[in-house]
Amino acid sequence: MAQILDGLKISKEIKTEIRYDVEKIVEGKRRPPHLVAILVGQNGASIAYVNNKIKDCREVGFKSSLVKFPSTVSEAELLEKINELNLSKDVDGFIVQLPLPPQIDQEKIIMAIDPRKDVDGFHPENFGKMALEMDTFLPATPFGILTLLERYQIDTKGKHCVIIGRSRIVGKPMSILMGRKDFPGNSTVTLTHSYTPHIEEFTKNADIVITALGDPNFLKGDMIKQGAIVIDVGITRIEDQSDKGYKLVGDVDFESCKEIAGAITPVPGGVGPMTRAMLMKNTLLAYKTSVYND
Ligand SMILES: Nc1nc2c(c(=O)[nH]1)N[C@@H](CN(C=O)c1ccc(C(=O)N[C@@H](CCC(=O)O)C(=O)O)cc1)CN2
Repeated sequence: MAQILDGLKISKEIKTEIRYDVEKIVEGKRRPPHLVAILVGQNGASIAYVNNKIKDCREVGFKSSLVKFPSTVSEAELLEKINELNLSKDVDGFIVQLPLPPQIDQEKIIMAIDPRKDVDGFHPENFGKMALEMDTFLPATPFGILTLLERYQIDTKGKHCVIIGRSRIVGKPMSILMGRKDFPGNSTVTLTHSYTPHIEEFTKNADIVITALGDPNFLKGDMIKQGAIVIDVGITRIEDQSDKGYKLVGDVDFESCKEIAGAITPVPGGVGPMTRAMLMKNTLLAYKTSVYND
């Protein structure tokens, strides 16, 4: 039976550490860090994620603001708001919740964010710094996975890590970070995607499997090797008869994989809460490195 990598528990520990830091800042008569979240449209999952980020800010003692736009917002309106936030001395970091509606060019929006306030770590300047192992904001989900591996002291050096999915916010940065020279890292990385034939031939040989494809229960127990570390990034809402009206299902078939894996993340309560905790960490870093806070 696999060890459960409890992201919810570790995320609470991290938020307590951040809260402690913020208390020291405020005791020193300085303003707390300020995170702004931009939410476009009415996507149920995005609304829930953003509300949880605002709740996290409250928990760690940050100031937070939520800016809402209808799904019909124009690119120009969004760019105007981003420009305003870039210039605001009162804002340390901000995020634009993804996905965005089709009339908005996501790349244009990300490019418009001042890299010093890009606490999602999505701007190409920050992505490049990450790849070159320079100090910068790491994208929250990969950063959360690294932190989880670190806190559970999982050895990644020289291991074969297979990543499924090459998205700009998870798979691609994760593949770079796992191969970097720091800990956790130093893995040999295979990045698989929708055109990879016979993915199970890769996953069966992997010491670490990271799934980020959004295909419920895709990874079965017979696709992994004994003792593998299994990290599930996928979160799909599946409608059911519960009060909420849906349940959350990961990319990993937890029941069959837990019998074979050495360690495994649950959904919910695994990578998701770690993503949110890392956003708080990045915001604190933005505050500490801000030119307006010396
Ligand atoms: N601007 C961004 N947009 C998106 C990001 C991101 O990092 N920045 N990542 C994902 C969504 N995401 C963060 O925004 C995210 C997903 C899931 C969770 C989470 O806490 N999941 C919980 C379950 C929550 C629920 O009840 O639905 C869990 O897994 O336990 C946090 C953040 C896409 N967009």
